[in-house]
Parts: sequence; C-alpha cells; structure tokens
Amino acid sequence: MFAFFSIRPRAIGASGLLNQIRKASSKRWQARQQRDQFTREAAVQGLKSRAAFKLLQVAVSRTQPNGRVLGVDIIPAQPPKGVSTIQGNFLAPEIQEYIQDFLRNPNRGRPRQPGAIDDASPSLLEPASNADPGAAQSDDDKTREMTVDVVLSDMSAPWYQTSGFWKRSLSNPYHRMMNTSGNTFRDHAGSMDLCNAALQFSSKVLKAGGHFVCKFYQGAEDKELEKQLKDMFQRVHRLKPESSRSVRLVRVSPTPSTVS
Ligand SMILES: C[S@@+](CC[C@H](N)C(=O)[O-])C[C@H]1O[C@@H](n2cnc3c(N)ncnc32)[C@H](O)[C@@H]1O
Repeated sequence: MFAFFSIRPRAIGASGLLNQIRKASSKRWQARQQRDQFTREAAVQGLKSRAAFKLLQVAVSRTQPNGRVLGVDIIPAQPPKGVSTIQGNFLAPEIQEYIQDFLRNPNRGRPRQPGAIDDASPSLLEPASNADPGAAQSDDDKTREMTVDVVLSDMSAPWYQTSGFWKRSLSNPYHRMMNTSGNTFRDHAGSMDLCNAALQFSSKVLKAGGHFVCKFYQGAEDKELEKQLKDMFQRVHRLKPESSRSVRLVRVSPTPSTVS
C-alpha cells in the first residue's frame, strides 16, 4: 500500500522555520563533505563521487589495459569511461542469463577494432541453431564459463524515489534512490538476499583463484552467509572500510578454492 503525505505549514512562521532547518541540514552536509578525506581525494582525482572509491572507476584503473568491467544496476547509471553497464534487476534469472551471455562473448565490452567481425554474436539473419537450449551443460562447458576474476557487489535495496523525476538525460539520470529504509531488520534482510544472489552467481562465473566482495548490513543472517563463504573460499575477511560512514561491513574473500 502506498500513502501520500503532504506537509503544509500552518503559519507563515512555520514555513520560515522549515527553510531554516533545510539550510542548517544542508550546511551540515556540506561541512561533512569538506571534512571527508575520501570526498576530497575523489575530487582531486576527478572521480564522480566518494562512492567511486569503492567501485567502478577503481575497477577500471585496476584492470587496464586488457580487462573488462561490467556494471549492473536496477536504476539508470552513467558508466565511467571503459565500463559496460546493464540496467536490470540482478535478482531476475533472465538478467543473470543476459550477463552470462555478455561474459561468454570475449569481444563484448572491448573497443571495436576497425573491420573486425564479431564471430561470437549470434547472427540476426540466420535461423537459430538446432541445438536444444534445454540440453544439459557438460562440466567442461561450465568450467569454460568461469572466466571472471572478481565479483563485487555493493547492491543495496533501493528505496522509493522521491525527487528528481524531471531529469531525463542519460548523462545526468534522476537522483539516486535512498539505499536504506532506516529499518535495521529490513535493510539487513534485503542485503542478505542481494549478497546470496551475487554469491550464487559467482559460483557460475568466478574462475579458480578469483575473488568475491560484497557489502551487507549486519544482522542475524550474516553468520550463515559467512559459513557459505568459508565453504567456497580459502580465506574470508570481514571488515568495515575506512571510507564507509555507516555501519555496513564488507566481506572480502581472496584466493578461493575451486568454485564448483
Ligand atoms: C550503494 S548503491 C551503489 C552505487 C554504485 N555502486 C555507485 O558507485 O554509484 C547500491 C545500488 O544497488 C542497486 N541495486 C539494488 N538492488 C538491485 C538489484 N536487485 N539489481 C540491481 N541493482 C540493484 C541500487 O539501485 C543502487 O544503485
């Protein structure tokens, strides 16, 4: 159920008070941004925001010159140069299948060479092959699909969009939705679903020796996630990065055993 509320100031004085509160909160936000070492550093390095410290732009710089970086988000996001993006719900099986298709094709996400023919893409002109799409994949086929070095998830359930609907350009998409509801249990449960989906997906695409990183909100179910990680990977680290302001934690697991 959705409910709409509007707050109408009862007297002119109340409107002034609201403005003052807004200004004070905006000043506090600005002061905190200026103090924040990671925001300052991001500005110096020309990165999009402090979030970039955790994510895509860093991924691009670490994987140059031959790597590929694919970002997935349910809301429109302008990718940094050198990143491919898919807009879709990662929890939907068809989106995960689409991502796997992308990964299977070694030419996707790379600069096109003049005159090169993309052999790995299915032709739109020729009839589809007679191969039974439901045929079971052999173990060899599955292993060949495990080509990814790092799966990194900082997904957190988007909250309702409340402003910015008028922005319609791709380079400046509408405001990001809030990423926490303020309800600790709800944030935790939502983040566990997203981490579990990312982990399950990793078991299909991560190569032996690959890494899995995910962000989650602490709670009752995270022990179970940690147990699963320990079954799949040789080392599991749990930490709260310095650049994170909130109580969220990140679990990092380098040097995994073979994921099957
Ligand atoms: C903390 S933000 C990450 C922002 C982004 N990494 C960046 O650097 O700007 C969490 C993101 O997870 C996305 N998200 C949440 N649930 C998702 C889902 N089911 N599928 C895809 N993306 C999702 C949200 O839309 C949001 O942009």
